[in-house]
Amino acid sequence: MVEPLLTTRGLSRGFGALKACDGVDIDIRAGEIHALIGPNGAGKSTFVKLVSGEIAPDSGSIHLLGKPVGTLPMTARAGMGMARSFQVSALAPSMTGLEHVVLALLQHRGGVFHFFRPIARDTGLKARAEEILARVGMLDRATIPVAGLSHGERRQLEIAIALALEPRVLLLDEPMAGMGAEGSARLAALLNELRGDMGILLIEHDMETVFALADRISVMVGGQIVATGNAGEIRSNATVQSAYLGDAP
Ligand SMILES: Nc1ncnc2c1ncn2[C@@H]1O[C@H](COP(=O)(O)OP(=O)(O)OP(=O)(O)O)[C@@H](O)[C@H]1O
Repeated sequence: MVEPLLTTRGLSRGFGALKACDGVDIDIRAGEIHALIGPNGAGKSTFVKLVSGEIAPDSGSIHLLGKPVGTLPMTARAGMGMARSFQVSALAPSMTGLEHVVLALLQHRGGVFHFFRPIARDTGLKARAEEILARVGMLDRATIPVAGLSHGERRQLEIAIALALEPRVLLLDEPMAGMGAEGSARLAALLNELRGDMGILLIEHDMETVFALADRISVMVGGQIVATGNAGEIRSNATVQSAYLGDAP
């Protein structure tokens, strides 16, 4: 069997007496969208924070492309092939989308700034940044400062920045939150296309989107994974039905 891109085993983290993440085993395989669903407070965001390195686990392991990530910081994990859209949500209002993506490319390539040559005139970098912006449907908005972009466009830009890191594993914590129907549909189409190049962990509350997009779904309740399977298996799982799903599609 092909080794998963990302593996967690027994991943745990408490806050005081609360076990927010309690022995979580999840695999993200190449080419899959793996959705993580569960009620509010189930521990989904805590799991993403543990995997991305924003917070440290109390116990358990994380392997990325077969290598233990241990206590490596977020930047080192990014260098190993992990990107998280949420980690870059601090967009600079006065900078354009193009500038953000160029900077992310420079960061990824370990580039240095040439003070005597504006980076936007580096044609190779600019062309690559435009290619990425086109992929997320933002090329025609590339030169508008972030302050002038809609919420949905900012989320698209965050994904473009994540893609500049050429991730093998992409972690998306509620990427569709606050987006209108059109923006959500566009983003769903993008994720559908991206899965061919990477493994995607998707936290999403909209069950219609999850069941339409995900190859596999893990259900988290009270910090624990209570079921993992494809859409049909999750829909018909009795534990999931009673613990969370109710009569969702
Ligand atoms: N820094 C923290 N300090 C204390 N408790 C925390 C902290 N972060 C999360 N928690 C608690 O851990 C539990 C899991 O929270 P988490 O945000 O991971 O859930 P979630 O599944 O992402 O929820 P939601 O769907 O509402 O975003 C919650 O009870 C939350 O209050």
